[in-house]
Amino acid sequence: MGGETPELSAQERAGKAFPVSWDQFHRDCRALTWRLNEVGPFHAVIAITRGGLVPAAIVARELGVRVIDTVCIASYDHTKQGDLQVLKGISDAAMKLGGGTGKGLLIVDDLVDTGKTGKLVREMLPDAHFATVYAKPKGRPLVDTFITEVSQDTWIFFPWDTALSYLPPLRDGAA
Ligand SMILES: O=P(O)(O)OC[C@H]1O[C@H](OP(=O)(O)OP(=O)(O)O)[C@H](O)[C@@H]1O
Ligand SMILES: O=c1[nH]c(=O)c2nc[nH]c2[nH]1
Ligand SMILES: [Mg+2]
Repeated sequence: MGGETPELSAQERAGKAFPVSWDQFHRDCRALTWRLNEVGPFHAVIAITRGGLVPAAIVARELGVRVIDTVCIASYDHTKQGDLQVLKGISDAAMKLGGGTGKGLLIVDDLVDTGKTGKLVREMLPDAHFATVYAKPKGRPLVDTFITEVSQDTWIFFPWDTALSYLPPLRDGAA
């Protein structure tokens, strides 16, 4: 398609990279739990899949919560954000535990970026507590508790999306 400029992905627009190792992610999830421990107790954890599954497991383990539900939402196809699709809603059992409004429930996701995903889940559970490990400025007002803020033009690389690989030396042009 000669001459056309290809549309930049969200990752390309972001420009800066923030790679997170498993160790770092585990530490950040534990730090998040320290904060959440002051806010709870919670009847259940609601993980926003898929990115919320790993932090939800770590947070639930640390808080001693054994009821975990999912709300399954897809928006980014790799790095391009499309329309939000709710592939699975919150279960009736979890809804009941939260009295229909989410009171006493803890929603967990890996990050908020534009805040679109978080906004949708907040509408489903207006009284729930919403926690993410990382937050970008646009999504930050939606989150009750988070650990690290990164700039809007940063792309976070999670350990489950990456692998160790060779990096050429700086003087050979590595970023
Ligand atoms: O604040 P937003 O701009 O809505 O972006 C944040 C959401 O995007 C990512 O999920 P994604 O849709 O890529 O799906 P995944 O969790 O299955 O990777 C991330 O895990 C958040 O859920
Ligand atoms: O892996 C990811 N890193 C990000 O920074 C991001 N923002 C939205 N969705 C994302 N996924
Ligand atoms: Mg997600």
